[in-house]
Parts: sequence; structure tokens; C-alpha cells
Amino acid sequence: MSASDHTILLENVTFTYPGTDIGVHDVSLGIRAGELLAVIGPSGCGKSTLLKIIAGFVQPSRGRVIIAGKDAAGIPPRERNIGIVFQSYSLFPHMTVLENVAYPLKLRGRPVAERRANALDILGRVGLKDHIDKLPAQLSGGQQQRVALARALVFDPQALLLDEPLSALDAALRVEMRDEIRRLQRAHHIATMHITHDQEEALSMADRVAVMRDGRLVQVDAPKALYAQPANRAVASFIGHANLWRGRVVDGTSVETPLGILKTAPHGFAAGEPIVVLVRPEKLAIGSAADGVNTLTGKVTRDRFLGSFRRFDFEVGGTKLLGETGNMAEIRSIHILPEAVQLLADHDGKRP
Ligand SMILES: Nc1ncnc2c1ncn2[C@@H]1O[C@H](COP(=O)(O)OP(=O)(O)OP(=O)(O)O)[C@@H](O)[C@H]1O
Repeated sequence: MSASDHTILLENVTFTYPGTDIGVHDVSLGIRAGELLAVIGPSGCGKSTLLKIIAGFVQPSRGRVIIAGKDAAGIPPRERNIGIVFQSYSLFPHMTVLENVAYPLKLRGRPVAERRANALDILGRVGLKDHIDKLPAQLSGGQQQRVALARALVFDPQALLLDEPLSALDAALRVEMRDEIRRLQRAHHIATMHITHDQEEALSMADRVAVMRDGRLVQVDAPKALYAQPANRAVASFIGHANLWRGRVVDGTSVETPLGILKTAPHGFAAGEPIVVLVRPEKLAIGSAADGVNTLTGKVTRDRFLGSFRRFDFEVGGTKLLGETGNMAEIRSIHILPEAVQLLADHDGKRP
């Protein structure tokens, strides 16, 4: 990673809240111009703290934050030229929509006419031209969120930080606003960090997703890669549905699991090594394999019809598997192709 490729670059950044060892630890991460990086992880894992470090609200005790090629140490938040949107929007309640959006330009000493013209322009682009004289309280949640976005972008910042910007909205509006944010972010070609606890939001919006746990980055990857090749059990269980079992490597193409010995694609783990075995639900194929490999007989203990597909529990000798299929036939046996049996190192992301 280099500062010339990245609008925001964190190098081995550590910050802990005074008197604790809670915060973020040794985080290295880059966001390119035009890239949307989502940060996800369980509550309290340090997502907002990471944002505060980039914004300049807190100072790292170790490591460097580099913004647009410049070390940000000692640069106060306002001079970092970063737009920020919080979950609560934090609009000024006594100011009109237009005044709210023009405010960052006022802070920067721009002339009145330019403030108005730029604010009107961005308000047009977020579809709020007809609401400029209203107060925030007279707007819906989605409209308030658009005002917050317009205010974060009006001064042409070099980066955008979004802290759970959609979590106060209802489900339908959340999905609509995902597209809206993505559209604006693309149009401005702006480096963006989008914090969320909603994995679907992260996977559907982001160019890359950073998974955090206990203040550390566990994996940073494109959405598809994160789902297909999770680095460990923590990522596999956090992203999508998963069958996860503890197992032990038998040899280069098989593994012992609670379901018995399963064939795998050739892998590099050593015989006898404890391992985590991952099978995604959609990889359970209905019926026996023609060659009998990884075929399991058992019974369906739960079956949920979900329109174009069904999600089912299949019990094999006391072990439950979760499956998903568009096949609506009766299920007496399933099989798993060897390449769908994934082996992950047996740690939860706490070990580096
Ligand atoms: N000012 C503070 N002083 C001490 N500890 C804090 C402070 N702010 C946050 N923390 C702690 O730091 C940890 C990380 O908090 P942070 O807000 O970054 O998490 P998060 O991943 O954004 O969580 P959430 O999804 O719940 O917002 C948490 O354990 C939190 O309790």
C-alpha cells in the first residue's frame, strides 16, 4: 500500500481509550479515490473509533494516518477536508435545509452567492430542490438523511465517512438509500468509508469490505471473495449463512467432521491438524452423488418455503445441516461436492 494510490491510508494505527486497552489495534488500511470501503463487525468492535481516528477526533497513540498524501498528525478535523454523516444526521434544527447545507461553506469563508449556488446545486442532485426552506423537523427520515449527505459533500471533500447512516431508516427506505449513496459517491468519485453492522448493506454497496473484531481487522476483501474465501470462522459466520464444524485433517483430500469423513479438494493443511470446516447452505445438493462421494442420508427437521427457494435443516445422526435450494422435491439424502467442503484455520481471528 502506498500513499500515492490511496486517499486515506492508515499505517499500523493503534488507539486505546484512556485507562483501557479497548480501541483499535495495529490497523493498516487504504481507501482509493472513488472506492467505497464498508467496515463491518459486531457492536463494540471499534468501527466508530476507526472513523474518529480518520476524522481527527482522536489521535492514534501509534501508527500514521495519511490523507491525500499528507501525514494528518496535528491537523485538526475541520482542516482534513472530510465529509462526515452520522446515524443521527446531526442537522441544525433551527436552520433551514438550504442553511444546513450551505453551513460548511460559511465555515470556510466562501462568499454568500457561492454558498447558495453550491448548496442549491447539490440539493438538486439529492432531489430536495422543493424543500430548501423547510426545517429538518418538517422532513421525513430519508429526506433528512439526504440533507446530511448533501451537507457532507457540498464543500467537495476529498473523502467521505459514513457512520451507520441508514440505521435509523425503515427497511424499504434503507435499500433505496443504498443506491442513492452509491450513485452520489460514484458521481463524486470520492474515497468513502461506510460503517455498518448490516452485512447485506456492506456486501451490496461496497467495492471492498473490512471485517473488524475486537479492535482488529480480520479480513479486507471484495464482497464475493469474502463470502467465497473467508479467512476464518469469525468471518465465515459473520458473512452470510454457514455450516461450520470443528474437524481434523485426515489427509490431503479428506477431513474428519461430526458427519464422518468428508472428501475435500486438494488442500495444504497437515494431517492431524485441527481445522474448521465450512459448507455454505447452497452447496448442499439434493439426492445422492452419482459416485456416492460425500452423500449423507438423514431427515428434514425444518423446511421453510421462501418463494423461489427453500431453507431447510437436515439432520444426519444428530448433526444438523442448513441447506438452501430451489429444488422443492422431498429430501432423503444430500451430497456435498468435495470442492464445496472448505477448510479454515482453527482460530477466531484473535490470533494474527
Ligand atoms: N469514549 C470512550 N471511552 C471509553 N471506551 C469507549 C469510548 N467510546 C467507545 N468506547 C469503547 O470502545 C469500543 C469500540 O467502540 P466503537 O464505538 O468504536 O464500536 P463500534 O464497532 O462502532 O460499535 P457499534 O456498532 O455498537 O456502534 C467499545 O467497547 C466501546 O465501549
